Amino acid sequence: MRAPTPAPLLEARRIVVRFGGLEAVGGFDMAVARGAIHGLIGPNGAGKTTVLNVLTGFIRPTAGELVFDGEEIGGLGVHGVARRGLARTFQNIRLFGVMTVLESVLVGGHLHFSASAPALLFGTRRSRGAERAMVARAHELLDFVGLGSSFADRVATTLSYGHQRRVEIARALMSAPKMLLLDEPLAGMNAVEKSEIADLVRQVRAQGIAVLLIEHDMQIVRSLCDHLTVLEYGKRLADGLPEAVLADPAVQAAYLGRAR
Ligand SMILES: Nc1ncnc2c1ncn2[C@@H]1O[C@H](COP(=O)(O)OP(=O)(O)OP(=O)(O)O)[C@@H](O)[C@H]1O
Repeated sequence: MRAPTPAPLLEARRIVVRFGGLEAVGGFDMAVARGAIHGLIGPNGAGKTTVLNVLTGFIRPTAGELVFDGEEIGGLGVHGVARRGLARTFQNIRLFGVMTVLESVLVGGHLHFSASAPALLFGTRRSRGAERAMVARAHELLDFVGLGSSFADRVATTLSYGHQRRVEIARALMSAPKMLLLDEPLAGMNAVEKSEIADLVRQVRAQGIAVLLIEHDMQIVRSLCDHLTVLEYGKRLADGLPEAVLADPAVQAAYLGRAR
């Protein structure tokens, strides 16, 4: 007897997003397995970022269902979704100008902080302990993303682009997510930086965290992803193992011919 297939960590069903008269996503389905690196690819303007914005509560879909870890998350909004364990980075790095690297990472832990805000306000011994634990965790994550604590007191925006990307990833991990969504994390990087970030994504998976990755570099996608979903004009064009999907003539016609 075959073992039952485990339920996916994330399921998007028949997602529709309309911006005025434009249907950016038109009945999109996707399932992401636990602990997998899942690539979401497709030509420019296909709707990838819009899907990611829907999954993370930034955009409310016009229609469709979202189930994460067995729970319906559509309509929860950004904070509700983040609390359930979905964390993201953005296509354009978003770090605040005045914050140090350590402070930037700590921002990602605000979900835990806000849960005990009154205690923090009154500065109880327990809350100070919690704060120290958060700082210790932020240092651990800086090590994990390959920055090390020597970067902790530097202003985040003065770091190189590749290092800022690592800070963003550490910040996202600070919320202890079950799934990390990365919108073109390798954009603007040289080949060495790309392979370093790809290794970091593998290490994230090794921690049992699923990754949804939007990426245009097909070499990286092929070597990194366990599963691919292809979007074209807001619809799912293909879905499956990377080798099969990338060999699909429909995918090659739609995407590879136009890849950046
Ligand atoms: N807020 C918005 N208002 C109106 N139209 C939008 C909005 N956001 C995205 N779109 C449109 O929706 C479509 C899908 O865009 P989206 O950015 O999701 O594509 P993408 O696949 O991520 O593209 P890229 O690879 O270039 O980042 C495009 O036609 C885009 O112009």
